[in-house]
Formats: sequence, structure tokens, C-alpha cells
Amino acid sequence: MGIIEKIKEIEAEMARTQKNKATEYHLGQLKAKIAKLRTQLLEPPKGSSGGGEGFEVTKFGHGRVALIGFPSVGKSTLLTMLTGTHSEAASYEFTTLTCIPGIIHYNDTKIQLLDLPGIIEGASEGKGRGRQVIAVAKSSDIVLMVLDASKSEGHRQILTRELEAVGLRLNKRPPQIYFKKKKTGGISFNSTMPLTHVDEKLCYQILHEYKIHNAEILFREDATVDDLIDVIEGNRKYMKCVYVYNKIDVIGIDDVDRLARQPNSVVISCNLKLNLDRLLERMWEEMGLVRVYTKPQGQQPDFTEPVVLSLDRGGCTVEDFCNHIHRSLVKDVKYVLVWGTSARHYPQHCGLGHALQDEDVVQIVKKKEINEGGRGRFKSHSTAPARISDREKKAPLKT
Ligand SMILES: Nc1nc2c(ncn2[C@@H]2O[C@H](COP(=O)(O)OP(=O)(O)OP(=O)(O)O)[C@@H](O)[C@H]2O)c(=O)[nH]1
Ligand SMILES: [K+]
Ligand SMILES: [Mg+2]
Repeated sequence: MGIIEKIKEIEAEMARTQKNKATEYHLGQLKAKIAKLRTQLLEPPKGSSGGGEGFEVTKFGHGRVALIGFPSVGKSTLLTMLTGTHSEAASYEFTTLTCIPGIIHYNDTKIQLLDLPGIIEGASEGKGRGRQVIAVAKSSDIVLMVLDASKSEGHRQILTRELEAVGLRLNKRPPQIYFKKKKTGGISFNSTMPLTHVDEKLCYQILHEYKIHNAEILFREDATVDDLIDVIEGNRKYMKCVYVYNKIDVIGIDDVDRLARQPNSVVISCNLKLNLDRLLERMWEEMGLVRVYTKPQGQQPDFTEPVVLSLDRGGCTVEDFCNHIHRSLVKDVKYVLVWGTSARHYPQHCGLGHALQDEDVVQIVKKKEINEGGRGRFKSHSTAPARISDREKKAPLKT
């Protein structure tokens, strides 16, 4: 029996089993079995080099966004509109058969947008090109789930389930469970609050299913069995997702209003070019990019080309900023001067650990410069860049 059949069989058994106190241990065990099988399904087949016939596209720019959706919802039309790169669009399904990259120029940054083939229910088990498409989604920083506003609202749930089946968790944060495998000592089970979904026995049973007999486990929230399994599997990817309802030109205003009020959703029409600005704005917010402008000593900051940092990709500290400029820079840095929302006063003298925020301006003061120039030279640093004082009026300093 293949892995997919095994999963189907367990799913059928779960559907047959009544949900009550007496069956909860059994159901938990079945969930763990399915999770293990799904992980097996994701492993490349033995003897292959790791899934060569995927849609590998070289990463480019400061972030990557994937367009995921059923066929003919308008993904390619959207790529063409937002990037200027042409991707064939047509009224028949599966027009797009591979991954087409485009570039969005937004807020002085470049963001790679990927158009992908449509996926269908069962994609996670290999239907259509589902597995390759989902692999690309996983390699992205955020997902835009494109939905046809005129079609069933169930599509959003179906797609979410497909992505969850391969370990993607959309708009969720990792469960607050500390878990560490040990060599000896048995299982130590603790929680910082009363648990209503999981008890010690169920936890042991799940760990037993994974053949884990020595571990430390601490629940810091009232987590579920599914959360526990996610933590044990350890291979989950937590991603932001914006739900994009396209084709609002063909539905009534009441429906548009209702969809627009769904969490994390933006309603658009590619045909009428409606609300595409708002979509870009939402995408930008979710990516959490941090633009830092460099200010050479005694000159105005360079506002043309920011250093772009991100918490998810390497961090946003002064040290991360320096490493972006040059690997060997950090050792020469005495301190930096910072203007912007991360600074308490202008300019603030900061060390390598200081966390920078979007649109900060940074001037690096090197150790050598201090020795050569003496203290008098610092005076010229303190002219705050004009652009920051403008912005300060709009965005008051964080304390
Ligand atoms: N009414 C309306 N039709 C649209 C809109 N955007 C796209 N379409 C149409 O929807 C159809 C499918 O568009 P595509 O861009 O090919 O959709 P896709 O999601 O890339 O489709 P696949 O590549 O086949 O998965 C085309 O006929 C488009 O002209 C829109 O905003 N409103
Ligand atoms: K199409
Ligand atoms: Mg397409």
C-alpha cells in the first residue's frame, strides 16, 4: 500500500470514530500517524537528487511572493499587471504550466513575484503539479492566495487545507511549547497553565508514536494535539498569507463588502484595475522589510538605494546592517549614529545590537576615524538629515 492510501485509510478511520473523552487518545495517535506519513511524502524519493523537476527559479530581489490559487482565478493577469512581465492569461484552466517570475518595484525595493500553475484539491498528494507549486510557495516569504470572488467561499478552506497538509501554517505563530529531545531521563512534562486539550497521558502516547522516550516538554499555552505534533515534527513553516479576492467586477457591492471584511483579505479587479495599490500596500506590510539608508559623514543620506533587512531573513540589528555592506566591516565599527523611529533622540549613538526600523538612517563611525580625527570631528555628524525631520512629524518617536 502506498503512503497516500495509508493516509486515506487513517482519515477514514478518524471519520468513523466518534469524538469523545474515551476516543481522544486513539484519535491523537491517528493524527500523529498521519503527520508522520505526510512528512514521508515530502521526502524526495530514494536515489533522486532531491526533486529535480520542480520549478526552481533563482531568488532575486529583497523578498519573494508566490501567487497560489485554483486555475483561472487571474494569477497570470495579476502578475502581468503588477510586474509588467507578460504571463499568458486565458479563459481555460491550466493556462500556466510552469513558474513565471516578475519583479515589483515598490518603496525603493525589488520584490520577486512568482506566477504559478493553478492547484486543485488533492494537490498536496501530488494531483496536477500541486507538490511542485507548494514547494515554491514554501520557498517564498509570503503567499498571496488568489481567489475568484464570484466562486465558492469554500475554496479558501480547501486551499488552506492543501497547504497545511504539507506543513505550511498560514497567519499563525509557532505553538508556545518548549520541546527538547534528551538522551536519558525519561519524559518530563510540565505546563505553565491548565491544559484543556492535552493531558500528560495523551502527550506520552504521541511521543511514543514517534518513539521518543526521553524528552523535556513544557506547554506555555493551552495548545492542541495538532500543535504538539507540529512542534515534534519541527519542519513546519509559518508564513503570512494575504487572501486576494479577484474579479470583484462581476459580483454585487454587498458581496464585495463582505469579502473585504474577511481577515487578511484584499478585494481587487484586474480587469478594472481596482484596489491594486491597496494590495501592494498590504503585501509590503506583511513582508516586514526594513529599509536602512546610509549617511556618509558630512553628507546627506543616500535615499536612492537602501540596505534592505528583514527579521525573517537574517535580522535587523546594526550588526546585520554592517554585514550587508561588507562582511569585514563589523570589526572596524566603533558605534553608529542613528536617525529615525528606532532612535530615542537624533542622532542616537548605538552599538551593534541596536534594532533598526524601517526608514532609519545610519552613519557608521569607525574605530580608525576616531583615533585619526579626534573628538572634534563628531560635530559634523550631528546634522540630522532633512527627510527624517519631515517624517518625524508624521510618525512620532517610539519610546
Ligand atoms: N471579470 C474578470 N475577469 C478576470 C479578471 N482577472 C482575470 N480575469 C480573467 O480570468 C481568466 C483567467 O485568467 P488567468 O490570468 O489566465 O488566470 P490564472 O489564475 O493564471 O489561470 P491558470 O494559469 O490557468 O491557473 C482570463 O480570461 C482573464 O481575462 C478580473 O478582474 N475580472
Ligand atoms: K487560465
Ligand atoms: Mg496562469
